Order: sequence, then C-alpha cells, then structure tokens
Amino acid sequence: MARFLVTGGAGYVGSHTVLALVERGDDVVVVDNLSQGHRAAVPPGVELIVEDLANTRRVNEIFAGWRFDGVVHFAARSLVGESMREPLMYLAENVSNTLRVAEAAIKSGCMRFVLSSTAALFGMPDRIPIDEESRLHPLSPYGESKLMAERGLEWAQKVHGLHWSALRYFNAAGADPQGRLGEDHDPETHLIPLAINAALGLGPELTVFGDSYDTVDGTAVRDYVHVTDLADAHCRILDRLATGQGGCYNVGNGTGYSVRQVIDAVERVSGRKVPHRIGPPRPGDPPVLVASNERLRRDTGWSPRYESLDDIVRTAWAWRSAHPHGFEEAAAQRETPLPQAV
Ligand SMILES: NC(=O)c1ccc[n+]([C@@H]2O[C@H](COP(=O)([O-])OP(=O)(O)OC[C@H]3O[C@@H](n4cnc5c(N)ncnc54)[C@H](O)[C@@H]3O)[C@@H](O)[C@H]2O)c1
Ligand SMILES: O=c1ccn([C@@H]2O[C@H](COP(=O)(O)OP(=O)(O)O[C@H]3O[C@H](CO)[C@@H](O)[C@H](O)[C@H]3O)[C@@H](O)[C@H]2O)c(=O)[nH]1
Repeated sequence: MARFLVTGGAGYVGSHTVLALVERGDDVVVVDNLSQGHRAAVPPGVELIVEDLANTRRVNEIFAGWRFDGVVHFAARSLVGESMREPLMYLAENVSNTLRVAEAAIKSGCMRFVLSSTAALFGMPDRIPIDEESRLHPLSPYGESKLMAERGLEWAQKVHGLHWSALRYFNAAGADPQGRLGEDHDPETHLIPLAINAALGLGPELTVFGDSYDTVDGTAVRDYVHVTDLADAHCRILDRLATGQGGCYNVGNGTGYSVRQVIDAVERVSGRKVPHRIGPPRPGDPPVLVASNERLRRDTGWSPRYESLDDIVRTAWAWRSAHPHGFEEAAAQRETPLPQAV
C-alpha cells in the first residue's frame, strides 16, 4: 500500500482518481480549497484538508506531517476564456502552486509527481492525431501556465532527481459508472454537461460555437476521454514513476467527435431533444483536437474502456439526471436525519 497526496481531489477528475486509488488499496489524503470542489465528492475515509495551495507554510506542514510516496497535482484554474481576461493571475497561480507543491514534496522526500496537463499546450496543431512530439504552442495563458509548470518540473528532475510525468488530457467527460461521482462545475463551461442540462431544462439552450469549420459537419471536433479511464491512467503512471521512469503523455481516446455528434449522442441516450442554436466560433478554439495515445498504451498498458461516445454520455446522463442540482443535493440528502425509531 502506498500513500498519495491528491491536490484538487474534491474536483471532477481529481475525485474520480481518488476513488480509483482507494479502490486499489492506496491510502489517500486530499488537499482542496473547495473553490470548485465538493466535500461530498471525497470518498468516506479519505482525509480532506481544506486549504489553499498559496499557503506555503501549510503546504510544507502537510508534506512534513505525512510520509507521501507521491503527489498527483490537479488543483488549478482551468477556464481558457477566464485566462484570456486574467492572464497574469492564471500564470502566477497555476505555475507558483505547482512549484510550491513540488518544492515541499522534494523537501519531504516525496519524489513521485504527476501533473494534470492539457491538450491546450498544442494550440492549433499542425497534424492530427497529436502525438507527444507535436509542436508546443499554447494560445492561452491557461495553456501557457501548464507548459511553464511542466518546464519547472523538468528542472526539478535535473537538479533534485524528481520523478515526474505530465498527463495531457484532451476532453475529460463522463461520470463514475457506478453513479457515485459526476461533473459539477460552477460555472459549467463543458459541452457534454451543458447539452445534458439543456435537455433536462436545467439550463439555457446550448449555443454551438461555430458551424463553418473544415470538419465533417462544420462544427469543432474534440477527443472525449472518460474520466474513469483518466483515473486509470493516473494509477498506472504512479506505478511507472516508482520504477524511476517519467515522461509526458497525451491522454485521449484517439477518436474525434463533432459538437453536432455530441448533441446527437445526448439525444439518443436521453430520449430528449437538446435545444440549441448556432452561434459564432469561440475565439482561440482549434477546429480539431484528437490525441495519439500510442505512447501511453506502449509504456503503461493503458487502454480506454469507454471508447464509444454513447457509453461516455450515458454515464454523464445517469449522474446528472439522478443529481439535477449536483453534489449539494447529494450532500443534503445524506445529511437528512434518519427517521427516529418509535
Ligand atoms: N476537465 C478537463 O477536460 C481538463 C482537460 C485538460 C486538463 N485539465 C486539468 O485537470 C485538472 C483538473 O480539472 P477538473 O476539470 O477536474 O477541474 P476542477 O475545477 O473540477 O478541479 C480542480 C480542483 O482544484 C481545487 N483548487 C483549485 N485551485 C486551488 C488552490 N489554489 N488550492 C487548493 N485547491 C484548489 C478546486 O476546488 C477543484 O476541486 C486541472 O488542472 C485542469 O487544468 C482538465
Ligand atoms: O457551450 C458550448 C461549449 C463548448 N462548445 C464546443 O464544444 C467543444 C468542447 O468544448 P469544452 O467542453 O468547453 O472543452 P474545450 O474548450 O475543448 O476544453 C477542454 O479540453 C481542453 C483540452 O482539449 C482542456 O485544456 C480544457 O481545460 C478543457 O476544458 C469545443 O469545440 C467548443 O467550441 C460549444 O459549441 N458550446
């Protein structure tokens, strides 16, 4: 059994990874400031430390107080559009928090580090599928912040011998197949939950960002990878780091789906219409982002269990329709006192 610190473990990808680690018998501690995360997303028995990673003293204390074998660093600001309005805040926060966590880890002798990175590193890619040798050219401060974080970790490896990997996710999607966890952001900006909310009447009609791209039907194409498959990739990478081998990996299904295809999938799975209209393209959105996942498959034996878009959407639909108001409702239900025995 190993013990891991998961920053941002109350968030979407983080909580699914915490669950996967716990299920295979690892001991997990979560640190999260709950700015986006949810207490109810942290599995029972896992310690949640509510803290902001800006607090250097506390971050050092957390590492010194536990003997962690590794850290998985999810906590970050991750809205591309917001980063275009607040570039310096994004760079300062995402980079400094990553380096602060890495420094505290190294000081405490915790030498395995996994960074949540992103396909946004590649900007407008010059070839599809995108492999790890593709040109790194972020088009947003968000993407730039992850590239700078990766570079910082590279120096930590050269100088201090840190074993690290970056997992560059494409579009995380879906929910725990057993319905225990799901995606609950505020504001929600991701396509699949927005389409589901529109179908359920929980949100406004969906705006399709552009229908004149050079793609199969004019709408933008993305590589949707199931969050449980992402969680599995983190578990495998932590094991690989234990052998001293690191590296950067693209994590996607290797198949692209257009926005229209996503809408069709939500309609098939839910049996409802997704009210939508066509709007202008979102500035900075590349027409097509599809991963090559060959390196991850080769080095770790990973392969996605959820390759079909309908299967991915089905899990997201199941969670959202069972929890129309997300985790707050789930927590409130659990806090309802049990009826008194008479
Ligand atoms: N969701 C995606 O499609 C996607 C794609 C590529 C990369 N990523 C990256 O994966 C990671 C997780 O993404 P997500 O969608 O699960 O996001 P999320 O917002 O659901 O999770 C991030 C968590 O970190 C916490 N957090 C943020 N700043 C913090 C701070 N300063 N101190 C402590 N906790 C803090 C939040 O409360 C939240 O629980 C992020 O680093 C993101 O950039 C996500
Ligand atoms: O209301 C909406 C929202 C999205 N889209 C489109 O749907 C696709 C997916 O968009 P979204 O779910 O917002 O994800 P991305 O903008 O592709 O960004 C995600 O995937 C990136 C990597 O590919 C990560 O860097 C980001 O953190 C993550 O949010 C894109 O073509 C968008 O233009 C719409 O048409 N309407």
